Amino acid sequence: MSTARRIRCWLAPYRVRVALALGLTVTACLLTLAVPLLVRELVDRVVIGEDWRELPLLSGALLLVFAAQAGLNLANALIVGRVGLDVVRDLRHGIYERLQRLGLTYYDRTPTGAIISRMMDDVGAIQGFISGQTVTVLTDLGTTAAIGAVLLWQNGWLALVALTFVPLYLLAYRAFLPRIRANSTAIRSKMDRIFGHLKERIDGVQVIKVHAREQAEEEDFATMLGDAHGPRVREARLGAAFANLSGAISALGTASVFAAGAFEVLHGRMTPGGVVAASTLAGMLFGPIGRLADLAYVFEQAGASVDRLGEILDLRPDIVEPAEPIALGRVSGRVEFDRVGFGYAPGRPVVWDVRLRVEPGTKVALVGPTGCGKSTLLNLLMRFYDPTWGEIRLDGTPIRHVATDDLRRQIGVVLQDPVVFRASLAENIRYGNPGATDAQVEAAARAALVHDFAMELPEGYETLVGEGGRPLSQGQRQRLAIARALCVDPAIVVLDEATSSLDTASESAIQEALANLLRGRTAFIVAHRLTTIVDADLIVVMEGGLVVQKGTHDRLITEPNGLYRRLCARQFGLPEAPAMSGFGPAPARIEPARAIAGTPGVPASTLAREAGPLSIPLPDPIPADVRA
Ligand SMILES: Nc1ncnc2c1ncn2[C@@H]1O[C@H](COP(=O)(O)OP(=O)(O)OP(=O)(O)O)[C@@H](O)[C@H]1O
Repeated sequence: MSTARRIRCWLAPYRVRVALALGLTVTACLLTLAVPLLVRELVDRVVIGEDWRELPLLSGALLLVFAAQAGLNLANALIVGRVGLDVVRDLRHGIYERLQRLGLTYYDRTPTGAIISRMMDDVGAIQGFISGQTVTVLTDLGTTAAIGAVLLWQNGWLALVALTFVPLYLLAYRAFLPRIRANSTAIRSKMDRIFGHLKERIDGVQVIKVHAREQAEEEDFATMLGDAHGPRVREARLGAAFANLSGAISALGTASVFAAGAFEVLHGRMTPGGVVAASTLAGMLFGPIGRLADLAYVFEQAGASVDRLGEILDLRPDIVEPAEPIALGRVSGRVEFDRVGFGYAPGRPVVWDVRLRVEPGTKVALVGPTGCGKSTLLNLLMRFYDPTWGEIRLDGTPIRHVATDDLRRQIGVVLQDPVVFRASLAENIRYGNPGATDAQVEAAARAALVHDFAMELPEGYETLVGEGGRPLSQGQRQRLAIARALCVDPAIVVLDEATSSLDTASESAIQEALANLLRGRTAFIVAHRLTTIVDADLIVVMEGGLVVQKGTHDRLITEPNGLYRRLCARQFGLPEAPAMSGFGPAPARIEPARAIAGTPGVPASTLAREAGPLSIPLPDPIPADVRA
């Protein structure tokens, strides 16, 4: 879509106000036309004809015209300024709405800085253009035509002299505008980098301080600013050169009309007043044309922003909502992966032919080396992406046929890095279920072991948490995320490394909260620490995007050639014996895993003594929930 067409679409809801502003400006323009006529009368009758009686009337009329123009311009500025603000609000809203609807694929490939810079910087540029210029463009075009007509009516020869300068403007446009647009686009993409860098560095401020990199960061940022400064300076130069060139053309045009008029007076074909009027008209003609030149400059600058915003607004979500969605109601939680394959990039699958049937209430653990596709499988279940082939069904219904809102309402998610929004604790808990009553929030909080620490906060559940609010520990944040999931009361729970960044003390509380969340629900658990999943009903072992083993811990641990057994051995701190890596039986090496699995209450120190150094800290004594 062209830039002008896009701006027309954005202005469409405000067409009445834009028309009113246009009307006011046209009236102001018509009044402007009266000025040279009044000046002509003043010169010819009062100055040359020395008829001073006409002076009060003519100068009063001039004053009235100027006052009316000022009033009209003020009203116009108020209307157009408001329209500009309204369009900006609509745009930001439209972009945010689009961002909410877009799938993860968009976020995978778009740097955060590019999104923030569009939302703030580009929208701001458009506001400047719409508030200051849009109506002016249209009225200036009208004014130019009207003044040209009056000039032609007054004196065809002088009109011709004036109009010969118009092609010069066109040449200047052609020379400058593409460079202005290219420069503006370059500035915007540099701003993307600056915004992205800023966000990343603010998020990572702790890492910067830990490594004492403040000075280096300052220098990096200065380099980036310098990088964006060059195009900005070039832009200012281009703008100044363009404005001055068009100003020079205007001055030359007005002077030429005046010279041609003087020539006419000398030959007795015009009165001096007529020349003054014609020169004033010529000046008024070149005024709007010159402004149009300036506008073209601003238009090209804003045009780069319009195009960049258009890129987002034109995007369609890659997850297509079904035309006639099947309503799920409350599901029991039976999940089937039927020959599912998927790749983030075409032709590069990361999960292959996954077949899995999970009965309601089953706890399924996904384990395997890093990058084997565990999280991807969960992303597919939540329909963040659609499988390239195969089908996922929930209670027998293919999830492609279910509205994504409906599907995701069935799933509670707890991730490794819990997100806490800047809001009260209660609002954070009811985020996924805004209609939850206070009693439901408290019940979820109690089950997630949030209630006790909520009671210690100054305003209990109403305490502001998140950015700028009450800081929460990692364990508290994690329990808050569990409470949020509980408040939705989902049929299915997804835990992706939910306990991996916690110390053992926090972990036991989290494990208790998680046990409450998992009770009676189908659960998919990704965990690198195998101690946390040994009691799963089904352990799915993946490697290279394939499911290579399935079964309970007890069964898998006895499979001599199994990857699971090797993972256990490696994780519990044992050197891998040749027999292990060669898939041979190595029961002695598995001993610690067996001990963990089968000996609840054994102090970790004893285990460590027997098994050698453990790579993972174990709770001491070992809690019951690591029993097989
Ligand atoms: N958004 C993405 N875009 C492109 N490739 C991705 C994306 N997410 C993951 N991948 C790639 O897909 C493969 C599987 O990743 P996935 O996160 O599913 O593995 P994982 O088993 O969960 O790993 P980990 O245990 O380290 O979290 C990896 O090669 C990874 O680099």
